[in-house]
Amino acid sequence: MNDIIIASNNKGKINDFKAIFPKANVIGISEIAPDFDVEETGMTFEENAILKAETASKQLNKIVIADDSGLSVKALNGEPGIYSARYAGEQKNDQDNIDKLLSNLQGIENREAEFVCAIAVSEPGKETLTYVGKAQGEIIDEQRGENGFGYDPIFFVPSLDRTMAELTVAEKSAISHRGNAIKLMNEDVGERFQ
Ligand SMILES: O=c1[nH]c(=O)c2ncn([C@@H]3O[C@H](COP(=O)(O)OP(=O)(O)OP(=O)(O)O)[C@@H](O)[C@H]3O)c2[nH]1
Ligand SMILES: [Mg+2]
Repeated sequence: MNDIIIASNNKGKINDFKAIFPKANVIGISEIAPDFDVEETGMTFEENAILKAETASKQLNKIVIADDSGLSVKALNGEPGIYSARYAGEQKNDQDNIDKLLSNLQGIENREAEFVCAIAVSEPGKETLTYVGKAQGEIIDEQRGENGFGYDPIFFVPSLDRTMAELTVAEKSAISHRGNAIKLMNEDVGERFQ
């Protein structure tokens, strides 16, 4: 089985990638480089994905995929955006982030939101490539479902009449920002991972 190294310390993302690449051996970077940590100083999802992918690829001298992603809420001018993981503060968790978002949306009718995922592929001696995928939805006040991570329990997908957290990981990957970004990557350079 081919190995695919993902430069992410987020177990929820690694779980998504396992469903996206069911025939590959998906390896989260913490398994091979436990100290891997990159400061996300970029101003866009793409810049941060490139930072993570290039740092990991240089360190390991291997081809690596990184993912920088987040939730963009229309009525909040795109917040939390690139700050999604640390919306409620550096030491906060998914529940704190959900609580802060719902509090900021109190009394606001427009609940349109999108998840955005930038994938960067870095390979020694080659130019780094990026792909962006999106998924549209609505933020609901009630948390529904046990699957997924992050904001999934409050991200309602109208076409499926369920939240992201009510989807199986395979169902989520078929329609998610992460799944859509990887579809673009596969169309372009999928053979590099065969
Ligand atoms: O409900 C969600 N379903 C998703 O599918 C999803 N994808 C991203 N997010 C949110 O955006 C942050 C990413 O920030 P991020 O790209 O910096 O990743 P991270 O810091 O968690 O791990 P790493 O990959 O940087 O190591 C995450 O923590 C989440 O809050 C998601 N929430
Ligand atoms: Mg991060």
